[in-house]
Amino acid sequence: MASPTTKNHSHIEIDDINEESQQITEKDIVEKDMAPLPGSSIHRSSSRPQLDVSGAAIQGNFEEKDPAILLPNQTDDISHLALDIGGSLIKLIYFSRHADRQVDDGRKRKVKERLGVTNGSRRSYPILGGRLHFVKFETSKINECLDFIHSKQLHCGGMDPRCWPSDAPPSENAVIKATGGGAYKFADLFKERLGVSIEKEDEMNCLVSGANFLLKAIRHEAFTHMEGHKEFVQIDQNDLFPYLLVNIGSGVSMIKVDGDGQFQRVSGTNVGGGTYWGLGRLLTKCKSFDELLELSQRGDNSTIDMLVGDIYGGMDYSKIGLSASTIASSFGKTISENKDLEDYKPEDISLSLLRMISYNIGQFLGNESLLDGSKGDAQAMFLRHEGFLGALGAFMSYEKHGLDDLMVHQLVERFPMGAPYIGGNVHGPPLGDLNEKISWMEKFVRKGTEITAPVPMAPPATTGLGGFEVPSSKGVLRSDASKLNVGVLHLVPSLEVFPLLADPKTYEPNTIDLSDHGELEYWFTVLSEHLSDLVDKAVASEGGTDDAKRRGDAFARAFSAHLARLMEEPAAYGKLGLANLLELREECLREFHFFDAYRTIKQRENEASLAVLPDLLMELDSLTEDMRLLTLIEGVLAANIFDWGSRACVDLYHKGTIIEIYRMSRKKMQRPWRASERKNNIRKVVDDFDAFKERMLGSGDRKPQPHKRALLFVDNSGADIVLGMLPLARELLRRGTEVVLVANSLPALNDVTAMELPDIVAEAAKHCDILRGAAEAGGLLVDAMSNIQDGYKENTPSVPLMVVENGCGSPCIDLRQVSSELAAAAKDADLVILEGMGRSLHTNYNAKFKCDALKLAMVKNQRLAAKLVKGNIYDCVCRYEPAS
Ligand SMILES: CC(C)(COP(=O)(O)O)[C@@H](O)C(=O)NCCC(=O)O
Ligand SMILES: [Mn+2]
Repeated sequence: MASPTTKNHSHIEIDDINEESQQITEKDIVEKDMAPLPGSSIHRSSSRPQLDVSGAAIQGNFEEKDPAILLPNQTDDISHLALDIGGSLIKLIYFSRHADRQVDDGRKRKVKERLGVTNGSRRSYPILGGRLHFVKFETSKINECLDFIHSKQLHCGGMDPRCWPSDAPPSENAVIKATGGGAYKFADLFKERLGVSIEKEDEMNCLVSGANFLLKAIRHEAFTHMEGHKEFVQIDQNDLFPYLLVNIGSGVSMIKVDGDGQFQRVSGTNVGGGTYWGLGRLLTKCKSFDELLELSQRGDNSTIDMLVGDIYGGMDYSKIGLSASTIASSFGKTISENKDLEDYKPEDISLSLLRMISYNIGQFLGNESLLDGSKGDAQAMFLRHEGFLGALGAFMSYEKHGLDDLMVHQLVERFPMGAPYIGGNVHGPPLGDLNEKISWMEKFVRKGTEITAPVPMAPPATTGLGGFEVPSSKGVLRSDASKLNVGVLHLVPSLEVFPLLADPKTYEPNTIDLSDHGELEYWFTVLSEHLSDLVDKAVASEGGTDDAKRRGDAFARAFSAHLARLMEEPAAYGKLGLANLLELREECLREFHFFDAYRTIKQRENEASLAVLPDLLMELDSLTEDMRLLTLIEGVLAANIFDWGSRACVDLYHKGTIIEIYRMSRKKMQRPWRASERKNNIRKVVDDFDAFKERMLGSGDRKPQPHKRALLFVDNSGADIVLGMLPLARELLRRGTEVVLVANSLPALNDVTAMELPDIVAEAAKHCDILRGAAEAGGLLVDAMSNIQDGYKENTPSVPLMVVENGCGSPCIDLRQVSSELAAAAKDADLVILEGMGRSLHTNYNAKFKCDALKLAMVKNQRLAAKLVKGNIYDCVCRYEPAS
């Protein structure tokens, strides 16, 4: 593949004309789930949307969940809707203000004070935290589009979801930005139906600014086709220009883009999507573009096209590199046959026509880019959001939308239910709440792999649910499986790149390459097999009620649907890694309101482990320094066995109590760390303990400086944190190293969260002076501190133990997108310890850091053990790499 940084790459943008008509159902109801910001005082007017956050302040009690944000200088509303109204499709982009479920607890405040986390440089945060939604309608169904806008009150221009739906009609001056011919054609209709004026934006301007935004802000926006599959291209944002933007609409335009707002149309051809549709309609009597395209998939063009083999008696013309199957002349075969139009199959005609036109465009582009001076190294790339460039550009044309400032690491694309069905012809008004969403799914989505054939639904009038039509394409959900899904773009201005990554540009979080089909199939099977257990846990965590069962069922359907979709088209949601799959599962649980499926299990295991902690600490304290360090590391590895995401481990839990399993696991530990039943010796030992020990304890008379600050990326609850990581933290603290426990922001499997840690630490501190002193110094024992006399506080040890959240809710971690508090904590850190399979094996196994790094995990999966360490399940990894 040519270097992604090659100049003059061509981005091919396929406009509405040659797209399938796509689904419109807006199923992302999440903004309704989010607690609105109470009490912010925003004067609503409807002139040009602007957002003035100067003087923004938290109003009221800081302790309160979701405190109100006061914008004293905000006089205008931020608009959140833009349209591209083409001849065949309407693309709509809207922004939903999204109040994060922020909990500004004591821990957070202390951490912010201590680490100096401010929002100062992020002028838009948290105001602009929100979501961009991408929706499509057929232009012929413009009324559905208007209903959609109306039902979501998108035309009212308010940024405050509390006011949606609003009874207040938009004021006379309300405007919506729109591009495309329909912006002219339907201006009166918008005024009449919604009371808003359309402000027309230049189409080409919009295309270019939309493309520039996508290429700069979305990591894997562009992809190429390589031997039948899609390969995502990482574009260097500093080396983006110039590029050629090819817009295939009714006709084709080629635009040379030299920068933001700098472009010129360099060429074009009148043979484009309109030609295919027009000729196709005349020749096949097809009624829609979709139908024509669908026909082509069943066609055989050799009945119509004259092939090289037809001329050369079935032979290749190898001398000039033409194979027998090369088209010598499109439609050429029809001259010599004495047949009429009716004698040819419409599907064959459609395919011949499609090939004729697409090859022609390809050839034209090839010639043009050659002429343009790229000397043949131009690379054709496609964009995931291909159809939305115009609408995005229109959105960008609002002043102060804040998108210009966003960087790749501040955007997260998510695929709520409905995402697997982009491409289907499901129409209707937005789903109001979770209940409606589940009802919709019960009608449309069958369990498991059958999901590609949805069950037609009764007419809306009889369901009371409103406007869902039967998918039109004869029971097939998508006529083109290789089409890509467009998710909801979450704008999270608080995310940052982990500052200790040695080289963020080359960093790849995932260890296993899922583009290997065997791997993909294996992990899909693992996740599918795990599903019923997970649903049981999730339903139980919500009290096992009928409502919980129904949500559990819907979750299972939704997640199976995602898996089936990704199996069919692994690139459907962008570049796919195991971390994405595991995160998708957690997101899917949250979507169906399972916020912590393993809550009870976590509590039970924490209690059991805390009960034996004093004995463990005593045992550790009786050991020599050398032995203690070894025992501590072994303790971490052994306790990592408590993993409710691993099939093998869960089976184990039936065989004994938590403490029995922990003891058994510790007893089996022997260096080099491996499973005791292993016979042959070909395994790759990943045991860098000696190097780590030397760095910690030195050798001979050399006593090394202790690390200044260690970041401990902790993993599971129970024994893992209590009997593994906390004792290790205690050792570091004892040696004078500040310790920051880095835990998940949101629950994932049985992982411990940053919210849960202070209580666990407080319990552990009851048995240990070192932990107590450090926790007090780190502000973790807020209640305990308030009881302590001031004089005593001054004498407490200064080495603190802190807790920060990592910014994610997954068993893995992508270090390109972490919380601002973690990024702040990292600034003074010189040791990173990553623990657990998700964080140190599935992801980050090959990550290089600017500081010392220790990766500790038990391999709780046979295939991974074989692949990574040529070993067996329950082998352990201790990988130590000094600062690079
Ligand atoms: C989900 C996990 C990464 C969690 O492991 P952890 O990070 O807690 O050590 C791991 O349990 C896993 O990869 N499970 C799937 C494989 C299996 O069931 O064998
Ligand atoms: Mn875990």
